[in-house]
Amino acid sequence: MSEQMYSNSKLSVAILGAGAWGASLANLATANGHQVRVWSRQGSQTIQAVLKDAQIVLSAISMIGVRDVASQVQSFTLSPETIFVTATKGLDPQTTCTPSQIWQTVFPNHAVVVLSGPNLSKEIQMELPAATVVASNIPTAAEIVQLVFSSGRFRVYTNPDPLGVELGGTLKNVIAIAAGVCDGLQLGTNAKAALVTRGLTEMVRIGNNWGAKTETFYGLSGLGDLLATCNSPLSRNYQVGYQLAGGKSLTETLANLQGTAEGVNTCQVLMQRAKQQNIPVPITEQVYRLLQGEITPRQALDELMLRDIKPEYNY
Ligand SMILES: NC(=O)C1=CN([C@@H]2O[C@H](COP(=O)(O)OP(=O)(O)OC[C@H]3O[C@@H](n4cnc5c(N)ncnc54)[C@H](O)[C@@H]3O)[C@@H](O)[C@H]2O)C=CC1
Ligand SMILES: O=C(CO)COP(=O)(O)O
Repeated sequence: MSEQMYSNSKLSVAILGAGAWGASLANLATANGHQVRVWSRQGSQTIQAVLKDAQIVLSAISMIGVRDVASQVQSFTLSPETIFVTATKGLDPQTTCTPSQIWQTVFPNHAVVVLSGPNLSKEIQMELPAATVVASNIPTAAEIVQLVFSSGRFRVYTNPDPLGVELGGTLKNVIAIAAGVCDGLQLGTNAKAALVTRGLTEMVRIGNNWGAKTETFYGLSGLGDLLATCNSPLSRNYQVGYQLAGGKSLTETLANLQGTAEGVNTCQVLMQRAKQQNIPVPITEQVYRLLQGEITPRQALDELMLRDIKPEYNY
């Protein structure tokens, strides 16, 4: 399959998940003239009907449903050329696998592309300009997906490091919870800058241990997404931290939240992996203890500020 073959053609795109993100991506592909069908568990169309003749299958399912939906898809016949795209930002609690690793395991002979970037869905629904990244080990697959979504209001870059792109979007959710706490406690701009910068260092450290490339974390899917989510009340993860800082319990906060805050689950999985691999994750650890109800937001702050003093980098 070549990019040229696809450049002018209108593709058949199946979108799995009709939440905030699935609906936004469906609108972008529809606006580019592609034939888009959307499946959700609450919808009227069957998954089989939505998958029929699909050239692209994009999953925007919350992490909790990815494994189950991937195995549902496996029971239908797809063309070997069908490209899978994953837009989920989370980690599997059982295996610590990323969503693309799950899709690739279930469909070992298909191209899998990760789509991730600073993409607050409410802004995209308002047709504000945004950029994102599509990453794959198979460059032509990423280029085809780039063509499907690119427009004057959605600029899509390709990238050859799917793991780094996926981890950027996933790990920043934990830091966004901490950023919400920081703003909720009114700790000021200096504190926020320190948190976000040290958060990025933590993301790079975890990513390197996982096998991702450092540079990827300084791009749109890493730093870009970190900045978007740590600075916007539109981010559900940020909102979780902000409300915890205001004294609400996690249960109360999640009950009133619109949509999924993946950082809550990601933080648990990340702590498990960090312990197994012996990776220092001070910010993630304080977010974890806060989410567990073991400490207050103020205690989390003190714990971070009073850690042993050390060099900024171990060159
Ligand atoms: N909303 C946003 O701004 C963005 C969200 N994302 C990511 O996209 C993913 C989805 O996010 P949203 O659309 O915002 O969440 P949402 O809560 O609005 O929608 C989640 C979708 O997943 C489906 N789902 C959940 N559990 C399921 C299960 N067990 N089986 C089948 N389907 C299931 C829901 O029915 C719904 O269609 C998350 O991983 C999120 O981090 C990524 C970029 C932007
Ligand atoms: O990933 C996102 C923006 O890029 C969405 O962030 P939230 O899931 O925190 O709303």
